[in-house]
Amino acid sequence: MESTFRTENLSVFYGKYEAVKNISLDFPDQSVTALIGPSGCGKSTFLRSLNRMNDEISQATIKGKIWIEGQDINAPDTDVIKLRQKIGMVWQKPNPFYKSIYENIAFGPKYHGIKNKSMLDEIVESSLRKAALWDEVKDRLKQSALSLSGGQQQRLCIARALSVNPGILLLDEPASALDPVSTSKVEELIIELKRELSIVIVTHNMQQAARISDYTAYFYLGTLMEHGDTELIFTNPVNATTQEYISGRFG
Ligand SMILES: Nc1ncnc2c1ncn2[C@@H]1O[C@H](COP(=O)(O)OP(=O)(O)OP(=O)(O)O)[C@@H](O)[C@H]1O
Repeated sequence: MESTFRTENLSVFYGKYEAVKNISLDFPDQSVTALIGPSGCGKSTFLRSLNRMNDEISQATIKGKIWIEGQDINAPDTDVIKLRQKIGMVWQKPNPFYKSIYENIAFGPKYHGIKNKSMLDEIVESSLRKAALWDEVKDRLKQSALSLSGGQQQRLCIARALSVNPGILLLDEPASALDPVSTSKVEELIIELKRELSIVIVTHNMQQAARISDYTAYFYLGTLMEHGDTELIFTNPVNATTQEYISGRFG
């Protein structure tokens, strides 16, 4: 069965330069797909195109299709704000708003029209619980989000993405700026969240990809060299360059 979220012959260009070349990939529900590959091979470009973040880059154009629930996300009538509600994104560096912990989470739901205070309270609590942060912050919701540690800020950003109930979460190296304890919290969180979501994560950390992902896609020079079950890719890759990359012999 085809996944509800997939790319079909997707290419992404910066001007004439083709950074992502003709990639067809599907992202099954309730699973984690890791995008791996050497620096500059197009992982982030590909990831950003999945919720149209490349729209912000004037020279970026795409060819091919990205489908979600039978809709072409680049169709002219797509509401990009609603699209990003369905497909949340968390970046490498935590980027909380200069607002309180509570307001960071309530911002999205308010933007989408929820005004009722008790409803907002509920969303704030459930999002922070899902992001495994509630117990650490429940007594300081009015404090600035910037008073949190880096690892807490990253889980706050994940909670913020979850507050609008996305079905898909895109993570661009979400733990690369974190210490090992915070990294393992974020990894546990990803494994927990996939019960409800489809997650796509860019990571340079091979152990992390092996630990948390169900599927792995190996990118090289803008092309998809190999894609399949993480266990198979890590134990018996078909491609010699995949083998070299995951064993640390290049990249
Ligand atoms: N805004 C941009 N304008 C022009 N070229 C870009 C832009 N962003 C990325 N590129 C180029 O596109 C190619 C792919 O970059 P991208 O950041 O997607 O790779 P990556 O695999 O995510 O790399 P890394 O692992 O280092 O983050 C690179 O050659 C890069 O220089």
